[in-house]
Amino acid sequence: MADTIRVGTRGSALALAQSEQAARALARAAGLEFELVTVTTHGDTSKANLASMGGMGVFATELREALLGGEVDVIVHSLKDLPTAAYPGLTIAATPKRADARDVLVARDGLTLETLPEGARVGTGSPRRIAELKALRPDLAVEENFRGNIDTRIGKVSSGEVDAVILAAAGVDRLGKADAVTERFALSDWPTAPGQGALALEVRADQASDGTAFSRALQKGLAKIDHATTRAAVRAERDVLAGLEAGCAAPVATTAMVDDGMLFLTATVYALDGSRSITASHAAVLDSTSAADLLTAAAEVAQRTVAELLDAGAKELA
Ligand SMILES: NCc1[nH]cc(CCC(=O)O)c1CC(=O)O
Repeated sequence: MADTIRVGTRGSALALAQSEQAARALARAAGLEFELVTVTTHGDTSKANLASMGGMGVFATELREALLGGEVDVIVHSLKDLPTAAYPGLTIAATPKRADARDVLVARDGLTLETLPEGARVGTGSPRRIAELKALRPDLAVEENFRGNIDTRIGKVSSGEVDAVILAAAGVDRLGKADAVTERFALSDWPTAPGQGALALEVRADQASDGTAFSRALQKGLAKIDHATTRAAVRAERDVLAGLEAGCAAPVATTAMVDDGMLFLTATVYALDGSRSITASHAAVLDSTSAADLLTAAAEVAQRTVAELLDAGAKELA
């Protein structure tokens, strides 16, 4: 049916919840219907350690192949799981307004990072979260081999397997699990992953020019749900990641935002054991709030930030 947008998604509860939300907004903006098409990815079925599978990119590749193969018209990613390199033949056509970019603690008995007792077991497999935890609370016992979807991880607190877990606020909120949260970390104390909380809608690059009424409506819908300041903020954050990727194996946290005519970016690189970190913070006055000026400022601010981090020895931190 040419008036139905086929939206490709991973099959986890979180992916389905966020894809449905994005698909609904897109369909309304485009004046079309939508259906969700679940694509099972290797990252969903394997119990192996993520790093050993080549990182979070495993989640994206099979979705992208389904898009290139014409099985679906658009795919929805969590932007923080998407490698920074562009994928041949595809383009990110929309980044809707970002959700809460913070990390949260889900702990037994209402505990917070400050009140967790010495030696408490905290589950997280993310190198960034491990480094941040070790920096702030070196006395805690970090369970580093910790995976599973959000429900599973929260369940390990209820069952007493761990005392606490650290999760993305956006994921917990989208699944309606905000009641389990015992603390939301301030981004200034606990910055998070590049792109966290944001979604990316990807389409085939040649669809924009194929001229059919369906493609024109789809393009119009994508442009309508794109959020210019989100796009600029995640561009700045992901440019830092890309700029460091070449020469830095250490975990990276970034926070960018557009506020009152300025674009701000702060980035921190951590030693894996949390013993050291390097932070750089830069900003630009925006010439206008046009999408083009926002993206130019984002790229320029990221470039200055990367240069400062590398100058300060970020390459030697891992
Ligand atoms: N690492 C997995 C992942 N990828 C995206 C989210 C949800 C938050 C988001 O969209 O950024 C999560 C869960 C988490 O980190 O706790």
